[in-house]
Amino acid sequence: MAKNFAEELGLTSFKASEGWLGKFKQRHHINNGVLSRLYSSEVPQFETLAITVPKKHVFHVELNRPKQLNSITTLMWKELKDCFESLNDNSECRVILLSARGKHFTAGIDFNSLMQDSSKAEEYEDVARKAKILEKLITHCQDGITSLERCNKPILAVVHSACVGAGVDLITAADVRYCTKDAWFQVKEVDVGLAADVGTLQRLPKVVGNTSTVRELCFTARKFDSQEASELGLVSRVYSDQESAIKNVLETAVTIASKSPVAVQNTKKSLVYSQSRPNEVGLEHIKLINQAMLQSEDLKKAAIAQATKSTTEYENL
Ligand SMILES: CC/C=C\C=C\CC(=O)SCCNC(=O)CCNC(=O)[C@H](O)C(C)(C)COP(=O)(O)OP(=O)(O)OC[C@H]1O[C@@H](n2cnc3c(N)ncnc32)[C@H](O)[C@@H]1OP(=O)(O)O
Repeated sequence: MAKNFAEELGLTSFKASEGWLGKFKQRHHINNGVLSRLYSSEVPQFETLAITVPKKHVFHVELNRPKQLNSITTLMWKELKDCFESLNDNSECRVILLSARGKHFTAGIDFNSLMQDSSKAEEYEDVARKAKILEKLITHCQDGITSLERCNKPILAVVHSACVGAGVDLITAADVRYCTKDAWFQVKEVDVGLAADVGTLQRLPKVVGNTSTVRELCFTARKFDSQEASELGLVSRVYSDQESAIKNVLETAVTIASKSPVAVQNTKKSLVYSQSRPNEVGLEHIKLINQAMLQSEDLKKAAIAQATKSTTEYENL
């Protein structure tokens, strides 16, 4: 079509090449034929993450350092935090799909970046001064991962191929996990001389509900495949390949996006808050939330839709 216009305008040198088309799509936020701007006033832009809006209210975050196997650098930790904070504040966004571009989901922390950052501690002689530098570094990494949990929008992760080290930390902070048949996982930290420190040891036992297998995986750093991940309950479903995984998980995302954002976001808040607290404390928390939220128009709309077997649209939150 672009070529036809160019011909009508007498622009004979214009070829509408693949390169031009790619840049045109990027400039105008077009992904798989879907115009992102149509659904979102603001799609945040990052260097290490690609954000698109494949369906109304569904934002897709992709780890985007494929040449470096999506290994996580200082910048990527920061951008993960900025991204999920920004999507938490973006009322157009109701649900997030998290996946990765390239051969692997992620090779974990980027060794070069880690070496560079931790070498800053060597400028000091004293243990307390060195420790303070490393405390800052670990907090920076933890914040990147915890931002997924702090974001009130459900995050559905789709893992393919290798998900190593920090990759496991990352996906255990997501709400729901899926993977492809070729996916494999590794709590790799002991192999690189570390006790995992950005979430796996806290979240994996709760996700899986089996401390014996979790401890074995963490002590041995043995790889486990998609079938074992599914049997453990780390992933909800295994798909043949990434394309079919994303297609199916998008349908789940669209279902979630069609529900009341008040109900969905407070459901996530309550689940996250209650996961490491006694039931009575979690019940008090949701009681306080719902004292206000039972007065929301969403409740009335949903009740009418249920009673009349019809569908309804909800205001953004
Ligand atoms: C404060 C601390 C916070 C967080 C801590 C997190 C801890 C961790 O994440 S521990 C886990 C660290 N990661 C690893 O140990 C993974 C190491 N890599 C691999 O095992 C493999 O590369 C692979 C991921 C299984 C992929 O294998 P394959 O497809 O065969 O590719 P390769 O040929 O091995 O690698 C290609 C290329 O990438 C480089 N590379 C791989 N991983 C990393 C990495 N994590 N950081 C930096 N670079 C990495 C690898 O060296 C190769 O480089 P070339 O220059 O092409 O040789």
